[in-house]
Amino acid sequence: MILVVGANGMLGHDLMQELNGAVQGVDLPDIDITSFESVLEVVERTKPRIVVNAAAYTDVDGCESNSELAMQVNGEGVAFLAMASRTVGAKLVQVSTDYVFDGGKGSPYLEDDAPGPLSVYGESKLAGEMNAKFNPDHLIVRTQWLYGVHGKNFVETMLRLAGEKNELAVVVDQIGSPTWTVDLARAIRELVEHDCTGIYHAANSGFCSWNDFAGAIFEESGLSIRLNPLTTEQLNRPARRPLYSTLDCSKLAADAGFVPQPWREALKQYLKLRKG
Ligand SMILES: NC(=O)C1=CN([C@@H]2O[C@H](COP(=O)(O)OP(=O)(O)OC[C@H]3O[C@@H](n4cnc5c(N)ncnc54)[C@H](OP(=O)(O)O)[C@@H]3O)[C@@H](O)[C@H]2O)C=CC1
Ligand SMILES: Cc1cn([C@H]2C[C@H](O)[C@@H](COP(=O)(O)OP(=O)(O)O[C@H]3O[C@@H](C)C(=O)[C@@H](O)[C@H]3O)O2)c(=O)[nH]c1=O
Repeated sequence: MILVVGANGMLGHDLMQELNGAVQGVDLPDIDITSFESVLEVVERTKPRIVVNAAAYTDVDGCESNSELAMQVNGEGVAFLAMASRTVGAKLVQVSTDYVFDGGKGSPYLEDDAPGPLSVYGESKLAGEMNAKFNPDHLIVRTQWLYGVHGKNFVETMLRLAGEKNELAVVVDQIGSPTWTVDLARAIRELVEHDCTGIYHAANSGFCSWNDFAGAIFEESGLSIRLNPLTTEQLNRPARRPLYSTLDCSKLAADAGFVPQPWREALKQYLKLRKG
């Protein structure tokens, strides 16, 4: 049995659909990963073969003012999951982020590039990666710019704002790969089925700026809205974000035979699906 922790979240929902075989989901309040007692109780009772952790504190700006909670959920919580999964002989799959990098490399990041988080969120997720290693049988999957039908995300924000405003300003100087949670869930399924361990990058292929992504969302939805350029400096959000954080996913292709589709194709499928 595969236990998905954080099953009510955006990725968690799609993992429940996409993973093969027996899958069980758990989330707050039935598990609180900041409590070792809670984690151990659930893991010992359910005795999974694999634990996939999709639970996290994902409010990037919120993490800046709640750094203790960020470290508890994204850092310490993973240590508890690693220890508990190890106790029952299960593998731990931990989901991580491009925000562990500083964005200064200028070409796609490889799995063994040096991390250098710029934000509390990034630091806490890096702590989570390190803590996952308390279980020697671990798989860390770094991804980025997620959107999916079961959570708050940039696509939904843009569609909502398009209904409220005539023009929008979106950053042009942050580059990455928008990734559909369904494609990520499929990548995780393949990695698990190929018994991969260690760190892997998984994101839809190609890259763009958030501004390009917003433009594509409006174009594919047939919406006309004036889209203005903005720099990260002008935006002035509480958390610093990497300027270039595209992930090189060739290890995923080589070891699990999975090549995620281009981001724009994924976006089209998502928009079609959400319309019902
Ligand atoms: N969203 C993105 O763009 C990206 C996300 N990631 C990573 O992917 C993973 C999934 O992200 P996403 O689906 O967006 O996350 P969501 O925020 O949609 O879901 C996270 C889930 O974890 C639950 N949770 C929070 N705290 C705890 C806790 N203490 N114990 C148990 N469950 C808890 C949340 O419950 P509740 O809602 O009740 O708080 C929620 O159901 C995370 O590891 C994230 O860091 C990586 C790159 C990009
Ligand atoms: C709503 C809005 C956002 N932006 C900018 C802010 C930010 O730089 C970028 C995206 O905004 P968001 O708040 O959706 O993005 P953000 O929360 O930074 O997204 C990140 O989430 C975490 C969980 C991750 O792990 C990352 O991979 C990444 O997906 O767009 C604008 O420029 N204009 C706008 O109107």
